[in-house]
Amino acid sequence: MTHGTFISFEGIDGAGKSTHIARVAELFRQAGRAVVLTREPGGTPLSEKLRELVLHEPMDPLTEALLMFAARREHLVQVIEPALGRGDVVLCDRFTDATFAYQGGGRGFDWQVLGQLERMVQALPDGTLRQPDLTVWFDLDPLIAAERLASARVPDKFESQPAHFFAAVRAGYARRQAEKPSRFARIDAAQSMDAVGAYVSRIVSDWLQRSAA
Ligand SMILES: Nc1ncnc2c1ncn2[C@@H]1O[C@H](COP(=O)(O)OP(=O)(O)OP(=O)(O)O)[C@@H](O)[C@H]1O
Ligand SMILES: Cc1cn([C@H]2C[C@H](O)[C@@H](COP(=O)(O)O)O2)c(=O)[nH]c1=O
Repeated sequence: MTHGTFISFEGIDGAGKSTHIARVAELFRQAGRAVVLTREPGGTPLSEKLRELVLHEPMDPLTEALLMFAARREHLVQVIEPALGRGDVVLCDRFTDATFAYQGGGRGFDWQVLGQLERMVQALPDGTLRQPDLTVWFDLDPLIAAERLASARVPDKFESQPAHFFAAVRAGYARRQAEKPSRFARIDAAQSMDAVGAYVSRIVSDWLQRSAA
């Protein structure tokens, strides 16, 4: 079976992921690859409805974690797996690392239980686990992220959280990177847009060269 390329982009709100994903898409298109640009929670009509709920309704932390994984399951089955099967490049604005960082780190939800849900939702028929081939982590001080977001848009439920919540989310990402170092590429997202953009392009190009070798 053909296997495409699956890249996720992670970081606290306002770290700059969305700004740079389009540029990565262009890199792949120039290399002749078909690109699917998508996001979590979301990416299918049902998952987008779940996104509206989790981003705007107050709820119990377990309910929140389950809805993230429910939206993910639908997204995997309807969009991600078919695209990878065609050999496409899937660029996903957040994936499961966000659940570990936000629900695990930020909300304090049990890390092991999240691992069980991950194994249930992302299991492939051959018994392995679907994970991104590469995860680009935009790492940023929450105070800088808050300054950027203040002038950008009306905050949702997560974006309205205080700095200490995002410090815990950031620590969640660091823990996840420590658990899966070969999958992660960390970017210092406090740099200028041009510097971050150049670094993202270099990471992706280097990774492509290594994976083709
Ligand atoms: N390196 C940078 N320096 C200064 N401002 C930046 C930088 N990168 C992005 N921004 C600005 O910060 C704001 C947030 O960026 P962006 O929406 O890309 O973040 P994000 O990580 O996708 O956030 P979210 O996850 O909340 O959607 C935007 O107004 C964007 O123009
Ligand atoms: C996948 C995922 C997301 N979240 C949070 C993180 C963000 O605050 C929002 C998504 O908004 P964005 O502008 O598209 O980044 O949802 C989460 O808490 N858990 C998750 O698994």
